[in-house]
Amino acid sequence: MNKLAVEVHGLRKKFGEQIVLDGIDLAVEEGKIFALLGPNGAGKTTFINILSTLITPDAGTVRVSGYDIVRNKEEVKSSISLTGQFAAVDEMLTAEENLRMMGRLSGLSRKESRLRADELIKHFDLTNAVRKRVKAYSGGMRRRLDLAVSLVVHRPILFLDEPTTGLDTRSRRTLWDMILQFKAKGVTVFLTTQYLEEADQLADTIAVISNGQIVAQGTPMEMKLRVGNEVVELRNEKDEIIQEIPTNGSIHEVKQIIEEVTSAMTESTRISIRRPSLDDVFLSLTSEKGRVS
Ligand SMILES: Nc1ncnc2c1ncn2[C@@H]1O[C@H](COP(=O)(O)OP(=O)(O)OP(=O)(O)O)[C@@H](O)[C@H]1O
Repeated sequence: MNKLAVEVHGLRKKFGEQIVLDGIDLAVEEGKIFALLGPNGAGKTTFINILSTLITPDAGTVRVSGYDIVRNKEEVKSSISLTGQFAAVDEMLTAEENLRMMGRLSGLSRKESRLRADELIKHFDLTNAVRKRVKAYSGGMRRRLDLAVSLVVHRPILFLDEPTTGLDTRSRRTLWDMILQFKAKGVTVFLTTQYLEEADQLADTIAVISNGQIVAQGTPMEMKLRVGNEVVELRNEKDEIIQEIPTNGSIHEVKQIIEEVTSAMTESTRISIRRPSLDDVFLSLTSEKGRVS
């Protein structure tokens, strides 16, 4: 196993009487993409705010890049980049000015800041807006700039809180590509999302959080297998399911199933093989009675 970028034991956090994180344990290996998946209000932002030292936990230990988030705050902060749901940019400046300023504040030279700003403006499709003040931006442009600002400096760990919420499909794909490029450079990415497809496309490991607890954890494939194997579906001419037969999905087994059922079927019977989707997993894990937050 690689070194751990994030290590969490027994993490708890309450706001007043409300228990938001209720004993979380998890580990993220260096260089991997980890997705924390959960419905609204499940505690994802609270979790990421604790990992990035913005909030102090009530109990448990959390190490980021090997540093304790309570005792070694400064070391943690210099190991991470954070994109929150509402990142801070100066509304009176243009995208270019914001990006260059962030570069200078983070210790890049004037030239490096300019080059980095140009690169991010291109990547995030902000070229047309480059000389407009941020206060005149649309929601989507603003969101892309927020992300670009948090990516000015390369750090070993990147925290992204719902990075693609509010983005159109094209910007979302651009961001996914960038996240994969970060991974290729050895960066660890810890993201939260409500989008199953996003977790499925990007993550090496997914953890589902519900009611303040991690209710399942594994690779996207392991998560799908939790809800069972593939299913052979037989439908009649009205597209109604007439039979569902579980299978391991191998050609051999599917052929055997077809041979067994063929004689009982009519000319109009249709066959399809369905994989369990992450939607099936998510719903089965978060809709258990009393667990939905
Ligand atoms: N500072 C705070 N004071 C009181 N309650 C809070 C505070 N921050 C979060 N909460 C509550 O904690 C719960 C979890 O919130 P959190 O923002 O962590 O969830 P989330 O999974 O990120 O949801 P979303 O996807 O809606 O952002 C919510 O019920 C929220 O109202």
